[in-house]
Amino acid sequence: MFGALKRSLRRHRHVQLLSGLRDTQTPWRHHTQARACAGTPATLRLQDDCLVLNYRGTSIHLNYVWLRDHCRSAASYNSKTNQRNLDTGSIDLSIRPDSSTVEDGHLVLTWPGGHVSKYSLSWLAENSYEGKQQSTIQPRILWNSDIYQKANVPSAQWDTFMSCDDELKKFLQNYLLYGIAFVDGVPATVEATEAVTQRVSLIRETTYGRMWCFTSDFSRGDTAYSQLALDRHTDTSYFQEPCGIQVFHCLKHEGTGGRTLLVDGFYAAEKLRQQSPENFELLTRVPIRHEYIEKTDNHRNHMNGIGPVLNVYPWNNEVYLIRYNNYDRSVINTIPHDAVQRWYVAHRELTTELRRPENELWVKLTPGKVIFIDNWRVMHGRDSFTGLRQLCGCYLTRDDILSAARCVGLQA
Ligand SMILES: C[N+](C)(C)CCCC[C@H](N)C(=O)O
Ligand SMILES: O=C(O)CCC(=O)C(=O)O
Ligand SMILES: [Fe+2]
Repeated sequence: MFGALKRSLRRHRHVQLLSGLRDTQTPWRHHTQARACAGTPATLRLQDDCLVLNYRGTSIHLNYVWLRDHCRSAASYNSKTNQRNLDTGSIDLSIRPDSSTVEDGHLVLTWPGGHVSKYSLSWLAENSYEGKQQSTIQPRILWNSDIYQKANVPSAQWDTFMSCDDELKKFLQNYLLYGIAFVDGVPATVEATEAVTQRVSLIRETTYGRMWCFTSDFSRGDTAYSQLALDRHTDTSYFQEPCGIQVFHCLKHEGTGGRTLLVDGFYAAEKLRQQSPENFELLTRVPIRHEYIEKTDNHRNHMNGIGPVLNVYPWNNEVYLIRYNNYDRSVINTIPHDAVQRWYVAHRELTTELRRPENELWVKLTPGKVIFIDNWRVMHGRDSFTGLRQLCGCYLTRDDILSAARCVGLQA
């Protein structure tokens, strides 16, 4: 498992930076001052446009306005609430410190007017662009069916999960690494399913309700409420912010079929990035619309979400969200015809990766087994089925599960 984690981290370290962000540093200008302080490992150099701190083998370039803006003195920053007091709008954009030194592992700057700012060197190293630019925001293990099965990821157990923080932490770690996680032994009721979800995050109420229960009765204008097979997809792609997590619990199935299909979208996206960087890039730039239109006696909805299929962080190109739902994808009228052709080619290549049988993980959900799916990453689908099949579940907010993970010391 850790070999795979290392490989996945290495992959991200090689991720290309966007070219526009790259060349903001000019080589040494005239007027540089060397200020090495005896006994400290750090040296400073004041350039016209920034202060250069050489610390532990790295040249850290710090913009002067940024330095003033990130002053951690009590007047500038409230360390109880972790909020900025300083009005950034009041900083002179051509501000320069009157003096600068390194003392006791701190950079000390005195600004015109006399205000003193002190930054620990390790804080600067950790929070600077050079320190952060290529690091992975969220470490993960990309998987196909074989990788996931060989990893033998354990399910959490209902009793321990509800009472023991360590079990919760292990569950969250697995969820973050793989984008799916299971709790077993849950009573087959909506109430227990609700309780298990509230252990990790807040329920996101949508047009489908808070906790929902569904079966093949066409009570809503959507194929999910039928017995038909559903190809791999992400849900609520028609929201401006698609739901972060999908929870399913099969309370009853008296019939055949109805297995659940899971595919790691990030794995497929990385394959695409390796094979055709230009197609990958296109899918990160072309905005696509998804739509949910429902007009029944009881429900009227018209949702619209616009965004690219692959969403990447602009500073390190890490994929963080996939919108992929061919059922709910709406008319493409956001791009000219020649780009449309190229988009279809790129979309086909991603589809080919998503459809490789070796990337498909099939599981039969049974009463007691609750699955959490990262709806920004892992696609789900199902076999067609016969008989009475009843699922319950809910959507959860992404910010809150990530927050829960950070609060127990995980990187998320
Ligand atoms: C899960 N639940 C049955 C409540 C809703 C299903 C929503 C289905 C929709 N086509 C989508 O992909 O978003
Ligand atoms: O019936 C299922 O297993 C899943 C259906 C589905 O895709 C959904 O409800 O979002
Ligand atoms: Fe779905």
